[in-house]
Amino acid sequence: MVDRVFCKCAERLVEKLQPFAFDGTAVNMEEKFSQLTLDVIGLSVFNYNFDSLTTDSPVIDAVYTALKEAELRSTDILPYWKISALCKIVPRQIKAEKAVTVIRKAVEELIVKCKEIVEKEGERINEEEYVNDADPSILRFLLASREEVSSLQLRDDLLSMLVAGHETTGSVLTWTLYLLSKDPSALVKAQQEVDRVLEGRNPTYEDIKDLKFLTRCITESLRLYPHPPVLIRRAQVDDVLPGDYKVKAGQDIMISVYNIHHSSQVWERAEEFVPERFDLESSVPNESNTDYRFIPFSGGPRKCVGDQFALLEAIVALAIFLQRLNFELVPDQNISMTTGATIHTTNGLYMKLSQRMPDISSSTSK
Ligand code: HEM
Repeated sequence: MVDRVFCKCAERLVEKLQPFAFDGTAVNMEEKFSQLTLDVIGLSVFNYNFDSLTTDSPVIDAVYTALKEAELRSTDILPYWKISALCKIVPRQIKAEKAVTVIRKAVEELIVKCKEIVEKEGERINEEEYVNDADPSILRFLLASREEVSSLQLRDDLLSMLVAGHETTGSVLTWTLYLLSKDPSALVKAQQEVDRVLEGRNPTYEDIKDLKFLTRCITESLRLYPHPPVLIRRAQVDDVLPGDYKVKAGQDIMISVYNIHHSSQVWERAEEFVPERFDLESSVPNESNTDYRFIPFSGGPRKCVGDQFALLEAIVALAIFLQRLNFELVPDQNISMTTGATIHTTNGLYMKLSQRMPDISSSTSK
């Protein structure tokens, strides 16, 4: 997955950015990272090449329309879209329904195609390590593992991964780049680490554990900009929560991850970007080893299922980006936040890019 999907898509991104690096045109990196993560999730979940960095297609348009709708619904005060009659007349809902139909059809076709191939080849998973070089997707894995699951269930599970795994990782990349652009010493440290560990080549799975500082930059970015910023739960029964908070069945509970991550009672220098706050020699921070002070992927039984995938994807993408490109924030931009399912910028994140040659002279001290 690292080589065939993460590296391949990140290389394609850098390639697409080359003309901007030559002529100095400002690039909206939020948009580019969104396209990158759509390509990654398409290939890794269904082996579908959106190629959104290069092309426009009805399926890509439909995906963006549906993702936007999911985000709007997560913040709509009145869930009027639950009334099906209204969905037939409100233009936004008509557009969203059409988009969902296009996506469902595309995914159903992919499932049928993949099922046929798996059956034709009589593929069975009988080893612990499943690797299919031609098609490393989760869909292929699930079909070859022969767990009985209906096509509809499969389709909806795969679409959940698309929704949950696309904009989140795109936003992490966006904010990490922003934070690094504002902190030249952290940027130099990250670039030096990338040069030393990778010696000018692409990252492998084994390299990831050595990209310790870069990983801490990403976790620190997840602390300052958690996606989603708020978790919501609905009590099924009357209950008493820790701290003696009584809740009634049916009551909604909002957990502000953003506030926990920004609280001065929880973190020293809470508002500052300090990647080293997470010890480089200890395990990568998660909810258990920080006593639930750091919960970007939530925790417990409904914790994100894609946390390791997302971290790997983000580390690989940033490593390749930092290795090959220099960047600086276009001055006088007002970078403000808009929150929905993720935290994104209000007006984009415009960067000026230039070519960078990795400095491999220091790699002998590895
Ligand atoms: C840095 C990127 C990501 C972040 C910050 C993130 C964060 C989260 C959070 C906080 C939740 C829990 C939501 C809740 O309980 O209300 C969640 C759930 C989920 N995530 Fe992620 N996620 C990321 C990437 C991914 C990726 C790449 C995938 C798939 C490949 C994914 C798949 C899922 C799924 C399927 C759930 C629902 C789990 C369940 O309800 O049991 N996520 N994610």
